[in-house]
Amino acid sequence: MTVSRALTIAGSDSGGGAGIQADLKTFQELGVFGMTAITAVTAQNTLGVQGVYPLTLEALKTQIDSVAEDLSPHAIKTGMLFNADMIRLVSQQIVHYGWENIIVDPVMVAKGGQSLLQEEAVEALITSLLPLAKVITPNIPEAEVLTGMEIRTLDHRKDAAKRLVDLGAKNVMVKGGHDSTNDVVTDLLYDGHTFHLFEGERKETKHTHGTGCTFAAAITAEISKGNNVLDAIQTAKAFIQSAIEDQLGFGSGHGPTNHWAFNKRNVYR
Ligand SMILES: Nc1ncnc2c1ncn2[C@@H]1O[C@H](COP(=O)(O)OP(=O)(O)O)[C@@H](O)[C@H]1O
Ligand SMILES: Cc1ncc(COP(=O)(O)O)c(N)n1
Repeated sequence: MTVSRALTIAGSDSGGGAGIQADLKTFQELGVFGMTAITAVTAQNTLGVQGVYPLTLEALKTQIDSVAEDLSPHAIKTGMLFNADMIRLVSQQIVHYGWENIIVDPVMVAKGGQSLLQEEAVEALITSLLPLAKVITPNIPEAEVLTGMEIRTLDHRKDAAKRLVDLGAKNVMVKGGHDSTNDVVTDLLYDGHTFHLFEGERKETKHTHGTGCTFAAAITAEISKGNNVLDAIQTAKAFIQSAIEDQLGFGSGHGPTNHWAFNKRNVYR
């Protein structure tokens, strides 16, 4: 039996709810062997980001090479990439190793509002990394930055998704967590031909630290197993819904989600 393996290229979150930590927990819960290449170490808790310490380009490149040359990941997720040089390096490595199952979570700001990507890096994200993405998973503010358009309605999101496909992404998932006008949260996928909606009940909670990371990591895990994009998102949506609903209640700010809730439900249902 082949064990599915996934690599996450992202930042470390000392608080354990987002970034590398969320990705590894999600991979593990979905039965996938997780590997990492760390871009930056952040000092973070539920109240905010107290420090960002980027690694050198050499440190990032060597981690990716070490994984690539011996462990052959079946899918790769990118999260916090911090600056343009790191984005270009990661893009070159993806091309060099011929990797195709690339899930890009275009992380820009933390839930508390602190920047996790330098402003001038957005151009590199659009030109170097986006065309390599099998799936890109912007939230509404990120889709606005990537397209330069204002997004107020579902139709706006559809236009944004089309523009991102025109820029080279194969599948665009514009998440709906930031649209609080409805008690249903709707995530929108555009595969270049058809729009697909994924709905879940909106939970009134401030404990949403790491939801984007966790959702994209679950998509990555499922794609690493050979599942198609639609099936992978279906499972990821159920995973994040459980993780948000089964609150842990840690910290006095934006707390983490519960990464084991999905399996707990499946076991005890
Ligand atoms: N309050 C909520 N209730 C239920 N699902 C949510 C809630 N907030 C976010 N989600 C889901 O979590 C995932 C991440 O969404 P979003 O908040 O848009 O992204 P990000 O964490 O990148 O800002 C999406 O699947 C979204 O539908
Ligand atoms: C290291 C790191 N990466 C990503 C996020 C974004 O988190 P979210 O998933 O809540 O947008 C974060 N807060 N920290």
